[in-house]
Amino acid sequence: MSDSTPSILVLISGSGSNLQALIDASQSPRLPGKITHVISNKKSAYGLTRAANHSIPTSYHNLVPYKKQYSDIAEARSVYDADLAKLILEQKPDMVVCAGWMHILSMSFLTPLADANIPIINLHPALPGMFDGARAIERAKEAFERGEISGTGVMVHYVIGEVDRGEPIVVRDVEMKVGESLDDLEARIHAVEHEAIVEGARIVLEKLVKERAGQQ
Ligand SMILES: Nc1nc2c(c(=O)[nH]1)N[C@@H](CN(C=O)c1ccc(C(=O)N[C@@H](CCC(=O)O)C(=O)O)cc1)CN2
Ligand SMILES: NCC(=O)N[C@@H]1O[C@H](COP(=O)([O-])[O-])[C@@H](O)[C@H]1O
Repeated sequence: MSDSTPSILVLISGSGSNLQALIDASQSPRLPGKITHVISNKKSAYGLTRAANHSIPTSYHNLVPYKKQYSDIAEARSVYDADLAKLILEQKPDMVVCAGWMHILSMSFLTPLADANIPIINLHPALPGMFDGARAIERAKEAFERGEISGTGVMVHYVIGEVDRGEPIVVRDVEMKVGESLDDLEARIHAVEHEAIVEGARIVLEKLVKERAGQQ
């Protein structure tokens, strides 16, 4: 950790509204950390523009070249993940936040970061144990319309090998409304996400600071 402010590396794949929430919070007492690097696996991710607008260094790490080099997709992903870990370890962040990062990370990534004691957290637009994976909001709406659930939520959790099954750090319930459009539900969920991701990052940073103070 830097002498003064903990460093946060953010992984994105899209618009970056959650990244923006982290950037804004980092410029206030709400988040005692600095966003020091943003990595996207999609070149067109608007989150890269958001980072550049705040002079935050960015990298683009794409899977396609690996798929061309390795015929076996599992091997391509493993090498991709290992190279992503090397890229991040060069930056030596204090933590990594997956903010709309739409790539499942293998142990080729998770193990090197765990060995370096760098926690990884993820924002997921569902409650623990519900709708793991992609398209969680749509799937929750469909389940609500089938009468299978009465509400949904948002969580921030530690990232482990099993997708979206890491220990929850922040859990927020979101009411579901009969007849509400997907766009309106997504808008309400995004608003909750933007608060939850900042709270989750803050909790982890404060834990890190306490642990490292105790080691001194
Ligand atoms: N090992 C882990 N990796 C990731 C986790 C995790 O908990 N453990 N969280 C995800 C984020 N996420 C949900 O919160 C998620 C994102 C994407 C997918 C997925 O199916 N990805 C596909 C590609 C989809 C696409 O390109 O649109 C894939 O990786 O093949 C599932 C869950 C981040 N990673
Ligand atoms: N499984 C992960 C997942 O679905 N993440 C979702 O991606 C979006 C990213 O938006 P953003 O790029 O504007 O932050 C968010 O809605 C987030 O819940």
